Amino acid sequence: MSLHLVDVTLTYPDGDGRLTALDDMSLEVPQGGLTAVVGPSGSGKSSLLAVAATLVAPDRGRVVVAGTDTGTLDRADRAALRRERIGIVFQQPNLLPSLTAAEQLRVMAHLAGRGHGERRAMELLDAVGLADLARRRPHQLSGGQRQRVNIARALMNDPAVLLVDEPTSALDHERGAAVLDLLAVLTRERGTATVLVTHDRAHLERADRTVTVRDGRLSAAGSG
Ligand SMILES: Nc1ncnc2c1ncn2[C@@H]1O[C@H](COP(=O)(O)OP(=O)(O)OP(=O)(O)O)[C@@H](O)[C@H]1O
Repeated sequence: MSLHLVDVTLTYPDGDGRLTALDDMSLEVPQGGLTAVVGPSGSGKSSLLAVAATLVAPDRGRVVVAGTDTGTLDRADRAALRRERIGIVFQQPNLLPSLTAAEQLRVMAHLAGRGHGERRAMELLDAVGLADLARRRPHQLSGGQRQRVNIARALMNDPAVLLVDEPTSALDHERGAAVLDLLAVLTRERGTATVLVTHDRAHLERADRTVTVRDGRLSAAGSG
């Protein structure tokens, strides 16, 4: 089990009190499987991703990534775990404008102290169908291509956990579907425990499992 949330509660300050964003939530995300998370606006989906990414510490409960209870780590070790074991794909690719596609990926290897990563960057760009565009900069790529670079970048350090937030919100239906197909294939091939937050019900058929968040609780689970 690469990602395991155990009895996680997360609250935010809210006036004089606290707002409960995640309410005693537990979730196991198996390796090599795509778990889709759906739910109404404000139900806690982004909070779930933020906690799983170790960007926000829960008030209570445990977040276990690749066998490590992240609550036991100090700040530096948690940052290292995030860099090396967790891949994050946000809605907007946030690529660096001056770098080529290959360089966007190689920066990740560099940050993790893994050398130049030249071969791996090319292998991943090939896996996402962009081998021929490795030397292009973001403005020379389409929205769908930029999102593919984003996904390849998230996989650069061979993460155990892949966290994906609305990856197709900036794409038309066809390009969005292609990105989802790619995520499903990469999840299986690379054995990541993938969590996909989505508003688009059409994406659910590609998921191995769908869970619904309502008021910070998981209210349903089933097969995709
Ligand atoms: N930084 C914050 N400070 C205070 N309250 C927050 C913060 N972030 C989220 N919330 C609140 O926590 C609850 C859960 O929000 P969250 O963003 O996780 O929901 P969501 O399901 O991702 O929503 P959406 O689909 O609109 O992105 C909401 O009531 C939201 O207003």
